[in-house]
Amino acid sequence: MKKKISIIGVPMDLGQRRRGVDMGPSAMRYANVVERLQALGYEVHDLGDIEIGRPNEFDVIDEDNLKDLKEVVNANQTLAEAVSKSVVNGSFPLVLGGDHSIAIGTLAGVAEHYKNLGVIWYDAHGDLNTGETSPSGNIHGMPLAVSLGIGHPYLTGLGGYAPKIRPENVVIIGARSLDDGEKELIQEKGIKVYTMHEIDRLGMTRVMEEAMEYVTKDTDGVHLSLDLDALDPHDAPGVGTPVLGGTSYRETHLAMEMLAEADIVTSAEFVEVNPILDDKNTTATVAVALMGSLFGEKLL
Ligand SMILES: NC(=[NH2+])NCCC[C@H](N)C(=O)O
Ligand SMILES: [Mn+2]
Ligand SMILES: [Mn+2]
Repeated sequence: MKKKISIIGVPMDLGQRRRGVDMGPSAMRYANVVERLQALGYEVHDLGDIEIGRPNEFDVIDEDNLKDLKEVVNANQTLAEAVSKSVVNGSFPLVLGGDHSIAIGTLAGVAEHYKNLGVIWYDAHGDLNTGETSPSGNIHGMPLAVSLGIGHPYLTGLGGYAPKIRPENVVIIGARSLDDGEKELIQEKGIKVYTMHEIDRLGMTRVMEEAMEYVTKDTDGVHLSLDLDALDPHDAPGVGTPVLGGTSYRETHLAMEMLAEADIVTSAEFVEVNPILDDKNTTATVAVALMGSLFGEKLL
């Protein structure tokens, strides 16, 4: 991994309905993300937060079952530019969310420079909905579909090109809540998924070995999109859409350590940290500890 890291905060909460996730980036800063990574020898640049426009109450907000579409598109456009710039500067983009709709902008910025990007989507959910299939209209349930070029053209066309990634380069890890339309898309595109069943059966070591081999085959970089709700809510309670039966703190650390050892990750985002729903900033603290492991922290 590179020695320079650019931290980009995205206080986005319009991709879902539970307020508070906009405070995720400050919660992770409060949990000493900058200091933790500096201690590992990195040159860390905290670029501050992306500005999020607030929706106008007179706007139609529910057009095509896409809540706050305009604001989500605009913020992601700004984010894509910031991410792209940090790649150009030779810096590792580390994006702090914010709800998962920000993956649209992160991937738009990263994929400009990686023509065949591998993606590890570590999440309880598939985030493979579109306006047509979404039960909620919440864009945070759509970013993986959007990045594959599926969805509203305002979203898929962000950055002026689509798709950003190919289905054969994506692996989902930790899934345990998928909507019908998402299941169909997984079948249709042949997307590789390690559900909690496979994690229980094979163990995290084998899952990560297989997943890492999968996303590095013919790819030129690997993006890690880590939704804190992949973890069991007992270990990471501060998330907007918790689902019981998730990966443990220890399994997730192991996954991060294996990624660090393999040295394959070229960009990352940690999303859905919601301090309002949290228990004494536990979830932000867990997120920062996981970043420590991802960037090479070891006990001995
Ligand atoms: N990034 C997330 N936490 N996504 C949760 C999505 C939940 C549900 N599948 C939806 O589309 O609304
Ligand atoms: Mn999720
Ligand atoms: Mn997600």
